[in-house]
Amino acid sequence: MKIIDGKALAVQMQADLKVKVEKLSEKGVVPGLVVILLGEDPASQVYVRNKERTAQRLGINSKVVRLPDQTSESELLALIDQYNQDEQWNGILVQLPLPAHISEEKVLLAIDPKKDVDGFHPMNMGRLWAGNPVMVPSTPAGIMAMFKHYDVDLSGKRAVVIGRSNIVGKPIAQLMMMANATVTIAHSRSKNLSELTKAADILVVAIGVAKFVTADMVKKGAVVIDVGMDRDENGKLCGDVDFDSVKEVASLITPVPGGVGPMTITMLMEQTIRSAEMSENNNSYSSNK
Ligand SMILES: Nc1nc(=O)c2c([nH]1)NC[C@@H]1CN(c3ccc(C(=O)N[C@@H](CCC(=O)O)C(=O)O)cc3)C=[N+]21
Repeated sequence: MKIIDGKALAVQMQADLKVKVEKLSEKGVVPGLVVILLGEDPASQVYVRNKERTAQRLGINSKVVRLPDQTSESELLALIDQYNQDEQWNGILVQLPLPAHISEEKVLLAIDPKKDVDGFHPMNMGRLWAGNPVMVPSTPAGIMAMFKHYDVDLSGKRAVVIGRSNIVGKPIAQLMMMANATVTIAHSRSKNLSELTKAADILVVAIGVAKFVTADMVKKGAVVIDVGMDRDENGKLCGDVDFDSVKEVASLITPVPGGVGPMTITMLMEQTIRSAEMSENNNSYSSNK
């Protein structure tokens, strides 16, 4: 068993990104990321602070707009429109989840697809599924970067994703399919889940249930990617995978923390830089593949 060190890979990739930002800044193009956060959810506060700190370290202009939980949908939409128009900000991210009175769909549709560094706009989701991705959600992008760095060849392999969210499950399935894996998406209604997961050469888990995947569900030698950010019975941060037991079965496994999370932030920075590059090239908005 080998542990995938997402933190170390993130640090390494961020060093390259910092150089990129310096070069762009010399040309007068300073990437700018605005993060909009509604409410006081403590986990969201941590993630947003991490994003802000990383952006600043790389020389990316960054701004966090903190708004009360009760902010109306129309106020939020007006704010997004304001940043759509403002050339100083080439990346706009609205932290999810949103309060229940706000339509996530309306908000994601309102963000200019060119500035949609999360890749959650239907235009960017559609382009991903069409096989011509432009903006790719950062968690799946980070997982693909891990596969590349650790020489995980997906071609012809059986990949199983547990979780069908728009932000992780669906896009990682498509990215692995584009890398020629045979992909199965399992979810809370799947029957005989263990039967599916035991056949997986690659297992990606993104469900938000602490230590859900146990060693008996995993094939010997599988690569296991844990997207969970959960709390265990003692309130300690853990993932969707029971790391201590599954690590004895897997050939490669990501820890929580220090696995997928730092890569997510890194890929968000990369997308922000790419979106700044596109804005420099006459607003070209085209596939990166
Ligand atoms: N519009 C939007 N875009 C997102 O990308 C987005 C979002 N909304 N909502 C919430 C999820 C979650 N997410 C994380 C990012 C980094 C860590 C991260 O850095 N984790 C650290 C530990 C952090 C800690 O100590 O709690 C680690 O795994 O090592 C975790 C989770 C981004 N998300």
